[in-house]
Amino acid sequence: MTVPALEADALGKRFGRRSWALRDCSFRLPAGRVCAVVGPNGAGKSTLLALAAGLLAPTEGTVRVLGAHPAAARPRVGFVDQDKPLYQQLTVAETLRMGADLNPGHWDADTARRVVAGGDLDPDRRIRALSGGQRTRVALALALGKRPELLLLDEPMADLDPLARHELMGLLMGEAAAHGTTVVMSSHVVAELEDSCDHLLLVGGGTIRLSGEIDDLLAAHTRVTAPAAADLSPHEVVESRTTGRQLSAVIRPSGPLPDDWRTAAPSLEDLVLSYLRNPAAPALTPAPETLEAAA
Ligand SMILES: Nc1ncnc2c1ncn2[C@@H]1O[C@H](COP(=O)(O)OP(=O)(O)OP(=O)(O)O)[C@@H](O)[C@H]1O
Repeated sequence: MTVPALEADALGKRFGRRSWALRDCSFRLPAGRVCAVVGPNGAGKSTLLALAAGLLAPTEGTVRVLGAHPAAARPRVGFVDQDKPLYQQLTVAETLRMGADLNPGHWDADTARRVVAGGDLDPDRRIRALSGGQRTRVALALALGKRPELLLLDEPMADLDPLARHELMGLLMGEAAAHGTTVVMSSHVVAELEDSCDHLLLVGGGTIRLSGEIDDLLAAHTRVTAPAAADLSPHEVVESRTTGRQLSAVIRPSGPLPDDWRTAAPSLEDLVLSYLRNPAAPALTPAPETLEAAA
């Protein structure tokens, strides 16, 4: 069994005395995956990424990164924070030179230059004079230039225009595939993640509500249309709505479904939205014994 890129065990983070941002999070992300982290505002996504990056310490439980403590793994990890902190007084070229100085022996100048060049950025422009989207480009160039084994990206595409999102997502996925990089990326634009991600963590109410390979999660759920009086009780119900004489639901079937029910496979966006609309829907995460067996 190869070492997972990221593993959390009963991980929790509390800010102040009572406010738990995350609690009892357990999951395992195999190396080489591209993982989407989704969830509503305030769900705990940024907290989870900051714990993995070693910028926050857990209040309880553990998080291991590339088999090591997050602080020890930091040289092998690239992190793009939601705020994209950069040195405002440096120019774009000076920032990339700093990247090269900080990562001797494993700085990929060509990739960093390509990320920046895609935005037609003047290398002599100071960071403080860049737009939000241009700063994102420089932050991504620094993170990718480091050639990390694990790339943690907190809403990396949020302030990019649609063309730039498309271009940078393509470049990111190409780099990840070429080097076997594990990518963990939070986003609110689920439709955009469908083609690029193969693993999902859905965070809600400070805990993990869905975790696993996207294909497995989709296969475990069915959208059904049935007569309004249909009995859903044998199944796990994520959401159900009745309009007139018809019922539409997303369920996790626990056995064969009646012949008069129409069924369809949900899309990733459909699945995520159904969980977001229904915070009380039962979670689907690997059982602790499954995680232990895989260790
Ligand atoms: N430094 C902090 N001090 C106190 N509370 C915090 C701090 N950082 C985060 N929180 C709280 O922890 C919870 C989770 O916040 P977090 O930023 O991780 O959510 P998020 O899922 O990334 O949200 P968004 O989608 O809005 O970016 C929120 O209730 C937030 O108010």
